[in-house]
Amino acid sequence: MKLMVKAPAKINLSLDVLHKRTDGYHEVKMVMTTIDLADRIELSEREDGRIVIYSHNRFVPDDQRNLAYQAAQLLKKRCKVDKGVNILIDKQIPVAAGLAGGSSDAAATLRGLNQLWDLGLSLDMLAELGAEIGSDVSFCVYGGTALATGRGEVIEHIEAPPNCWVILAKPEIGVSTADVYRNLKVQNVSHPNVEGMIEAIEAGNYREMCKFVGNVLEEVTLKMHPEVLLIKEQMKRFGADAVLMSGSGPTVFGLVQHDSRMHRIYNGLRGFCDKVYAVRLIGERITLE
Ligand SMILES: C[C@](O)(CO)[C@H](O)COP(=O)(O)OP(=O)(O)OC[C@H]1O[C@@H](n2ccc(N)nc2=O)[C@H](O)[C@@H]1O
Ligand SMILES: Nc1ncnc2c1ncn2[C@@H]1O[C@H](COP(=O)(O)OP(=O)(O)OP(=O)(O)O)[C@@H](O)[C@H]1O
Repeated sequence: MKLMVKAPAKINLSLDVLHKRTDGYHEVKMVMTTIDLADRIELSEREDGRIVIYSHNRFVPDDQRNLAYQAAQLLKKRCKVDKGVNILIDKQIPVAAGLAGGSSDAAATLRGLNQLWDLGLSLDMLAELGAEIGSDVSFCVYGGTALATGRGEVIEHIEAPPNCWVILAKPEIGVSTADVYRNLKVQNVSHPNVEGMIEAIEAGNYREMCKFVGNVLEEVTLKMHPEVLLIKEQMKRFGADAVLMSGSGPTVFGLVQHDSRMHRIYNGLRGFCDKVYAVRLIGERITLE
């Protein structure tokens, strides 16, 4: 049997860090939402019990380091599954970009294998397992829009944001999330208004939502990679209503509502950046098949 699963990318509309925890992780408070840029994962059963990863992208590991591999391994162990799986990853989300590509592949693999291996687990159970793989995986199991707290794995669903275009621009660098958190000086950050962002979204107020975007990790990545600031400035100049770096970066996103403005920004940034996309917010949660 074969199964196709979509693994959408996320952006962080607001990202605050409260303090460093004793386990080495940081306590976060962030608003995340899924966007219409997705990897496609094809799962097919293997009778020999092995997990085999296929991908055409040279930056995607094809062994235990792959988060989709870890997802399959975890399910196999916890649910005592003898079967194996071929995992074909059609990579559309840029790698190490701050868009949770690997985490979403892991989440999609959990959802897909739950169906392929007929395990009968709920999304909540899959999200709990996902947290063992990475902090962003729990959110990616559900998708949609949520307030994420803890180290990112405590999820409270909120309304879908008002619809708009999201223009993504990624410079030709990858960023290590661990390095960015390590270089963050928590005591010096100016905290974004996460509650303001949630209220704006719940009220369906696009202008207010644009006003409240903020990410404490931005300053850290900007210091390491000044080209991210150039992209931010370009996006603002071309007329985006809000501009922010997603997650630990380096991808910058801009929000706009009008098609004409979206085209202007998209065309203005192409050629200037490694990768540019114009996609819609998805906002709605994923349901089990
Ligand atoms: C930047 C974000 O993508 C925003 O959504 C997430 O906070 C990071 O999520 P992620 O990539 O799934 O992170 P993980 O794979 O769990 O952790 C990678 C590394 O980032 C650091 N890390 C991550 C999450 C967190 N709340 N505090 C941390 O300090 C830790 O050093 C960890 O070793
Ligand atoms: N399925 C996968 N797809 C992409 N990268 C993966 C995958 N599995 C493991 N990796 C490894 O994870 C690293 C980070 O890649 P990923 O694209 O998930 O970063 P990211 O978008 O910045 O994540 P996040 O936003 O959750 O911090 C890559 O350099 C790669 O070595």
